[in-house]
Amino acid sequence: MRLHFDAEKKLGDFTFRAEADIAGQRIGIFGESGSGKSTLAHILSGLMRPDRGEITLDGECMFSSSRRLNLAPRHRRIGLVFQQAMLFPHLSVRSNLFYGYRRCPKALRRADPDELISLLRLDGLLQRGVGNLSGGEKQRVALGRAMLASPRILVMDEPLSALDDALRFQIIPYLKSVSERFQTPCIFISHSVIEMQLMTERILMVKNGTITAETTPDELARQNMATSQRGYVNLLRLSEADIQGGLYSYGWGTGRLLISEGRNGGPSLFELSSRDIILFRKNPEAISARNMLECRVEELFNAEHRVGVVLSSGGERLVAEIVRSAAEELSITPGTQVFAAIKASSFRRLV
Ligand SMILES: Nc1ncnc2c1ncn2[C@@H]1O[C@H](COP(=O)(O)OP(=O)(O)OP(=O)(O)O)[C@@H](O)[C@H]1O
Repeated sequence: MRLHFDAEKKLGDFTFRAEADIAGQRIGIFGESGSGKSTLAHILSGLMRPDRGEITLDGECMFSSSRRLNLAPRHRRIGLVFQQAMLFPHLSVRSNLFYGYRRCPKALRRADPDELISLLRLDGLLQRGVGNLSGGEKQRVALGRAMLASPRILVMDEPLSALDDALRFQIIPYLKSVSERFQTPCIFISHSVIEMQLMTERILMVKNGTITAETTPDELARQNMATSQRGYVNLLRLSEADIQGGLYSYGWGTGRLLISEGRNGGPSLFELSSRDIILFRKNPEAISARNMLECRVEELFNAEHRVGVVLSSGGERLVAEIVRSAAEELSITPGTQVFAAIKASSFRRLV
């Protein structure tokens, strides 16, 4: 998708005025509450008319104040998924799913309903009313309904914020696999850095009603390191654990990681804060932390008074965080070999 966006809208005391030219398959819109993210989504999808501007999606003009053009939402073919699933309460899951599909001209239909239903694991729910579905099931139906209307892009406005953590991280793979399988680019709106890391490849930063920068998920996580209690959040996808002395042992880099709350069987996603990694220049040998990883320092980066240390081992990567004086005392520079100590209990399993 290639999006050119230049729009202005006054809403009471709030003025939204933003300009961006961005390309990618999974674009994030990131900003704090009230910054204007939903305004951007509404303007893009045609639900809100800007006071002036130009919006072009893949070369097609959606809105132009100078040309007096304002394509109606149904002609823009932008699928929307919101924080609340907003399903039709009087219709079954099946009828909700097929609502947009039936209205979409046959030549434009892209998603195969059976495949989508199976991908979203909705097979067993089709005859149910939507009133008694769980929050996660509702969001899966909302996603299926949006996709079956064969949108050219999917805009997801905080689709996970009403869900608890466990559900949030279960739904993310669905969001990703559906947009990848049916080659539908998506715009993902959130104020969560971790969701940006998991869902997006390029990010527009929104602040006080304007787009202030374009960045990457990793750069956002780096900037966030100094201000967030969790520091830089490392995300590790690990699979096939062995049990060793009551701990789960996973292959990672050139060695193994021992983790308290692992899982047998399929892959798991873990988070590890940069603040839970202690660096040593020499192997301290007898310590209680269960993990002592020999790593190479690839890069250092500054985030206010903290220093991020990018570590590598056998093609894997972790970011540790130390204060500037520690980096100087330990003479940590790119190329240095270090030992990283991590407690088995510092890893948090997300899925
Ligand atoms: N119709 C309106 N009239 C007046 N002000 C409005 C209107 N709609 C939105 N606003 C204001 O515009 C600002 C941006 O709102 P918007 O919903 O785009 O923010 P957001 O970044 O999506 O926030 P959140 O993450 O909380 O959903 C807010 O200050 C909001 O109060």
